[in-house]
Amino acid sequence: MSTDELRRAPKVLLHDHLDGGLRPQTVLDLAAAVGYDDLPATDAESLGTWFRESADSGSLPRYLETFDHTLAVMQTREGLFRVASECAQDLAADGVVYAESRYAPEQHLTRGLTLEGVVEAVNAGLRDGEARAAAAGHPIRVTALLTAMRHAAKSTEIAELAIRYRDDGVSGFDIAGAEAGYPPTRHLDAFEYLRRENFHFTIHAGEAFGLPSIWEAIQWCGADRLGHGVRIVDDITIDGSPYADWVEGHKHDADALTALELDRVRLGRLAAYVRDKRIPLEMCPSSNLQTSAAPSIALHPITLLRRLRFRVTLNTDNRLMSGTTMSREAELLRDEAGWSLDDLRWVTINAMKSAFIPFDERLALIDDVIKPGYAALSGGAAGEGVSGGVVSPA
Ligand SMILES: O=c1[nH]cnc2c1ncn2[C@@H]1O[C@H](CO)[C@@H](O)[C@H]1O
Ligand SMILES: [Zn+2]
Repeated sequence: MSTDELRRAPKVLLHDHLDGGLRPQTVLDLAAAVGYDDLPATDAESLGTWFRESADSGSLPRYLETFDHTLAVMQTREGLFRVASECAQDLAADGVVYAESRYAPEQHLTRGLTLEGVVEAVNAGLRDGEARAAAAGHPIRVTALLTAMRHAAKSTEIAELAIRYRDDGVSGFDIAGAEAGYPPTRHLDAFEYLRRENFHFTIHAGEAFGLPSIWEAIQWCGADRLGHGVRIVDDITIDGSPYADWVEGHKHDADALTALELDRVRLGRLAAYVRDKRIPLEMCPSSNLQTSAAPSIALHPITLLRRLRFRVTLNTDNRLMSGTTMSREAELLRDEAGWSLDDLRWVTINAMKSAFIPFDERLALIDDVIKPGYAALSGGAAGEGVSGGVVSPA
């Protein structure tokens, strides 16, 4: 698959932080407009580099410190509107046809906005971005997920806010922030409330902390999807050894994962449950390298989990901090892990099936946009396994 095909291929993005996806120039413009003068650089190129390099810290808490600067310029209606509009436009230009954009309303209150004011500014910006993208020939639909910060105590309030806007642009709920020391069960009241309301939520789990976090997110909290979930490989063995040990021994073998015979792989009870129940994993390869949740693109668990047919999806997490796009993530997997257009099509359909909008709307996007889009790219034969990739044609 050529880089141009990757860009044109319809893509679906379930895990993208609104406050992690600003254009560097927009950070500069908005900082000037509100008089924020603590930015670490004065031109767009150096600022973009600063975000990428600072986020390369190897630890999630330090990675998260970079958000102080984006949050500082997202405290007004104008700032939120512009960031949301540009988010929709940038994703559409990259070939994304459906996206869920998440942010934590509680982090946007320092200049007098109310929680409702924040949600309405973002919604208006997303609608503006969708209209502009459609006019530019790249239709996209974007819904919002409201995030509560796991170290804070506002999750019930944010869950109620999400319910208030469930028919107005908000499709789900999430918790994010530092994982170690803040188990998802701290927010059980919020999750129980959302379940009583028949609403949808995902939980960042299994990124900086392992299996207990994933287990709690699913079995105690009832998460519909897992944000990252990469550490599910801690419950997978190869020839009887933990996945991590096997990876350690294959660090220099770029083809190790694609060549691995799957009958050497065993799933533990939790990994089997996640696969059996088709629990979607929102995987973000570049972000995971930056926080040390995965060793390399070649050995990122996404390729093994895709081969084992977990409900894997491909995502960007924070485009600014990782200097990435959906096409870029796909390109990395093509170059370093042997992915094909057929693999990209498969994760795209997985993501669309796992989205938080109603079933009939998901189906319409799959049948009317995604399948025809891939068929056009591969001369009508997409889906027949023609292009090989990490799962051999069946
Ligand atoms: O990969 C991640 N793991 C955990 N939390 C994250 C990640 N990326 C961003 N945020 C957190 O989510 C907030 C709302 O969007 C961001 O402000 C950031 O603190
Ligand atoms: Zn995230």
